[in-house]
Amino acid sequence: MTSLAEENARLRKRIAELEAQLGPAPQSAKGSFKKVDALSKEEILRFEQLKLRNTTILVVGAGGLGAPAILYLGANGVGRLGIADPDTVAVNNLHRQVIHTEASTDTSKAESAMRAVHAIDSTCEVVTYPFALTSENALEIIREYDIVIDATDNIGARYLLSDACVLANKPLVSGSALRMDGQLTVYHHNNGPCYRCLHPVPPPIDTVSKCVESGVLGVIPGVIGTLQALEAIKVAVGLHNDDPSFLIFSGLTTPMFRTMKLRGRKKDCIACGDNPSLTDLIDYAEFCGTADSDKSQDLFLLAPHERIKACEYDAHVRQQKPSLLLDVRPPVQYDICRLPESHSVPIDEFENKIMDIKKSMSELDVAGDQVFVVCRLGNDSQLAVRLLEKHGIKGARDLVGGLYSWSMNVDPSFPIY
Ligand SMILES: Nc1ncnc2c1ncn2[C@@H]1O[C@H](COP(=O)(O)OP(=O)(O)OP(=O)(O)O)[C@@H](O)[C@H]1O
Ligand SMILES: [Zn+2]
Repeated sequence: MTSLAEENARLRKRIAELEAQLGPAPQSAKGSFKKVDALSKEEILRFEQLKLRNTTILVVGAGGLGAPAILYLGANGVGRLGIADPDTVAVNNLHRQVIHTEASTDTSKAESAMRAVHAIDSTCEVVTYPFALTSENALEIIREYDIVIDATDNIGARYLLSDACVLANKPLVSGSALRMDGQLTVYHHNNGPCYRCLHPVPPPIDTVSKCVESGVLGVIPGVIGTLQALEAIKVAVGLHNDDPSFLIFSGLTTPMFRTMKLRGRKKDCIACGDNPSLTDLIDYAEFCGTADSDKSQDLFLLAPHERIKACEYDAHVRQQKPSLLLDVRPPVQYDICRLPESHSVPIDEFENKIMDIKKSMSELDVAGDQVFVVCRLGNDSQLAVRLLEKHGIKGARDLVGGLYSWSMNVDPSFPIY
């Protein structure tokens, strides 16, 4: 017979073995709860991801700014991503609209952007709008989203999206990029201003610079578009609580970023003020004095008879008729590629060079109607024809569609950029 002490010892050993098999005893839920002052990093990540997953974001424009914004938002698990763009992909878009590929040339930018997002995350819900947001459809579409990103390239769209976001009460993450510079602002958020608070009236049409004419280095919209995605994510997860500000980026200065504090919403703003008079969307092309996209924002200064098509100019030169061709692009572009026999007279210095132009005309023995002007796309060249006229050189014509049209219609080996 075992003694009581031996039996006790055997039972303790057995209990220890069984406890070891079970692992540590669960503590009561009540006892384990501890209040925390802050979430752990992992918890923050998880909760923020959850908030982002529950957020819907609309990106208007799938070009230079939209490309990185869409890629990052798609890759970061936003709940639903709307992509609006009426345009199709062109080869000369690819250097800055990095969401598109050669294979998507001539297809819808919105659809091409969706394919790129799905290549990263096939589960991301993407809704495409392969048409422009206009006064007719913008409110209805914007109401479906929590946050809107303005990645368009024209002043009419800026007012349209700002007004629509005020009316639908959505924050608007607005970006722009031109040449080596960019800007970024979050409008209509945390009692901050709307676009109209800062710009009650649009700038005169001839001061509105466009990417196509002024050019933009591909990386610049890349920087701003990426920051737009960041700002949208911060708004989505509740980390965008700073005072309203305006970020200015310049690729050429040190430091590259500067921030200006903005005043809050203007009490007398017609859109977001205390007594708004703007209660519906308006005709923005008329309001801004522009067409609603920079493709159709050609200045159309000249009548058709004051212009010449690329193929007509080609025929003129082939007949060896006397002519003087002025190329008004910046010298850096002229150095890269130019038409034979062209003379570089950059538009910025054009009026200072009138005497030189007159001298060349007399040397070559050409009359006013044998002077031709070319630029990249046919906007600055129209301006130059007007300046020639102002200085007494009548009958000059510019090449419709510029060197782009030359490449498309006359000489496919001429580089498009
Ligand atoms: N109202 C609008 N709704 C939706 N998309 C718009 C609207 N206005 C402009 N966009 C789009 O915004 C994008 C802006 O892209 P970006 O600034 O890179 O210029 P782009 O027009 O593609 O350049 P390029 O004229 O050289 O082809 C364009 O794809 C344009 O179609
Ligand atoms: Zn306002």
